Amino acid sequence: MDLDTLLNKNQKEAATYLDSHLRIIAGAGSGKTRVVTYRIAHLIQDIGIDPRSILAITFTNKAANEMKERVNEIVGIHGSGTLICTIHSLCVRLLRQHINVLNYPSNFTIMDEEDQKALIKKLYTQLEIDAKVISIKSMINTISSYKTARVSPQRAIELAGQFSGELKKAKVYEAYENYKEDHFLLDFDDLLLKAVYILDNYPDILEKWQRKFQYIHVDEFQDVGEIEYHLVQLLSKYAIVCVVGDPDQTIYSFRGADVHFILDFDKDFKPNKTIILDQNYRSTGNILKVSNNLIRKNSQRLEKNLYTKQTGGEDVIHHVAKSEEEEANWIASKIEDIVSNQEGVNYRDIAILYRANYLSRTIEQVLIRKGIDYRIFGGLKFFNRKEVKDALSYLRLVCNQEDLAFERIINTPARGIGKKTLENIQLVALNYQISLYEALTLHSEEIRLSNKSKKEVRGFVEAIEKARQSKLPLHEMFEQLMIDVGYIDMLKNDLEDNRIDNIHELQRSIYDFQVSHEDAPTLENYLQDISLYTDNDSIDQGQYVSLMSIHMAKGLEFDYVFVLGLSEGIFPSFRSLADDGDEGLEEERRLAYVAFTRAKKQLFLTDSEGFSFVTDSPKVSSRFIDEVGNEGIVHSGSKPRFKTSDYIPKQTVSKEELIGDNKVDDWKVGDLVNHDVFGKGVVVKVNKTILDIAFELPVGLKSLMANHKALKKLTN
Ligand SMILES: Nc1ncnc2c1ncn2[C@@H]1O[C@H](COP(=O)(O)OP(=O)(O)OP(=O)(O)O)[C@@H](O)[C@H]1O
Ligand SMILES: [Mg+2]
Repeated sequence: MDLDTLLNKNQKEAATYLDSHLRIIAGAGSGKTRVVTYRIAHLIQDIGIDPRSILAITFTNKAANEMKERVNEIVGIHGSGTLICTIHSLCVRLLRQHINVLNYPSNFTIMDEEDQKALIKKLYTQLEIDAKVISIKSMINTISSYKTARVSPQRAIELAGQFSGELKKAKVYEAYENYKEDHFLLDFDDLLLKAVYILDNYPDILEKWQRKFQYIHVDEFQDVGEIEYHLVQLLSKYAIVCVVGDPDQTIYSFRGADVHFILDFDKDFKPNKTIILDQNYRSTGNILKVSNNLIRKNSQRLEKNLYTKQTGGEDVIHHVAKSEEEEANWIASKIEDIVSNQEGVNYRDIAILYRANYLSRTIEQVLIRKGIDYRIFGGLKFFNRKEVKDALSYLRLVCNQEDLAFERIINTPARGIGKKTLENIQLVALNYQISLYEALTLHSEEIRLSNKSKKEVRGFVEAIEKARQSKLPLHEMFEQLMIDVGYIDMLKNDLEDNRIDNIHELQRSIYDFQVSHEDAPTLENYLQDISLYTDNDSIDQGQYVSLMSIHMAKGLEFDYVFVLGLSEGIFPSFRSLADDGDEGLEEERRLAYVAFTRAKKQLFLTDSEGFSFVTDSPKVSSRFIDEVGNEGIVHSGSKPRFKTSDYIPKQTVSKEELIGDNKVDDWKVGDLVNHDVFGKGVVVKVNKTILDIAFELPVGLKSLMANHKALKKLTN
């Protein structure tokens, strides 16, 4: 292996420097991951280190597999003992060997989030807690924060004192931990915590694991949290540690990642050396110029500038379309152009990235229409998402008496209609040769239901009938229906999952349909139109465009990258803008930097005019577009519009029906409010057009647009 031809001078130094701990700080695409890969190969091939004593920790399984393959390519079979994995898989490995010291069997079961939800539901029934009062999702988060802060259930109960809400949560936490222990279950947090606990408390085991590793590497070190950091410290007694990262790419602060661990690495790991890489090998000069200009706007950062020898290259293109539909159309035709005009390029070299998952809907529809195969990484295709399927089933039921739709939603949200009752309804339907819905409405006396269930079913039928007779525009009928059948209430329990965003996005799709089918915007036509997308199971030809959220794209690279939805309030997200201080905004800017620097040959940034259902205001281009300046970028389509600093969302737009009559300057701290989704609350802060409102638990504190129609003031 001739490192001189494979790496530049600094990279080679980083790959071969073995005299002390090492920190590599470098910008995107400068070869950090490549250096770690060659460093491992060098250790095995040139130095003769036992591969089994080399550990490399990556952020995702995908990254681990890629690194493993690469090492094996270089050093062949000799590399096979190297441990290249995520931190969670490392902990699983440790626990399978040693968890017996905690009286767990080595074949313990790992719980995923669905298992956690199911367990908490079960405990709620036992402890008589209503999921509407403390949402399941917020309970999971509470438990996780207790655990990462190492607060035991007993301590949590003490801390809760007389606060009944807190006490209930602490009790669920206690029951949750007990249940897991009794059934030998571990959640994701336990994997890290129990592994660290064992190492902290069993010196023999610690010594054994410390002796295991001579060389430890951690990629994406800017995103480690406290426990991960401690684990690396514990394991490194006899090892040389090499960490690599880019502080400008910290994008997991919201989950406890802390950039100070890489910045202060030199204090804990002594002696040490820092190597800075500043040559970017991934991207063209223009992509880099735009990315550097953007990240420079962050105030809290180490100044470092990347350069590339690939000067120029294609301009970065920023395109403003007339509507989201046109934005997606523009992207799809660009993709077709690229694939047909550029020799050797195919769909796999192209990625479409977005800030939030709901944003994939429009582009997915266009890709399906054009017959361009795509895959979504780290998520489901829009029309396969549970809440979208549920909502469409409700609409199908409103449209006609479809049995499949009925079966899907009759007990979602729960109305006490279990398998037995459903069979009962099916029998009645069969008997009279009618649909399930008719059986329930026309022959309810033949169906055994509890009194509570009867009431729920009555509400359900009324909501469906109301929707059938509704004279409202379709998207409003839909909105009302989702509220009336209790679906929105049910999602309230999962606020952090952003599932409500997908419902809003579906509403948007109905709205768009009406605009483009003014002649016959009927529900029937909409459902027919949409069936093209819902039945889409394309045959896998191995050639597909990759779609994913920016968080998923960390560490990856593609020849052509599209970043869509660059509108103020979407990206940066309006939640981050409502934050005090600039921390939220700076993290969004780092996220944009991660997105832009995934591109090798050309970068396309898009946004559109029109009205945003998310911010409830006319859309303007993201400030990030403004911030990148004019070098290396050209604008196409409509002229970009930027928000001035005292911009107030205008209410006089064509879609007035979406905006309430609240005046934005009419609010003061202490105002009582009612919100259609969050319920009652009190204004605790007024920040121009944004209100911080404390809602009753479990909703808690939210930042909202003052003029949103869902918000009503209760006092003057
Ligand atoms: N010296 C080099 N010669 C040729 N190609 C290189 C060299 N250094 C890096 N590259 C290539 O540049 C691209 C970016 O490298 P790599 O993914 O290792 O960067 P990174 O710093 O880990 O980026 P990120 O911050 O996005 O994780 C890869 O395709 C890599 O193979
Ligand atoms: Mg990398």
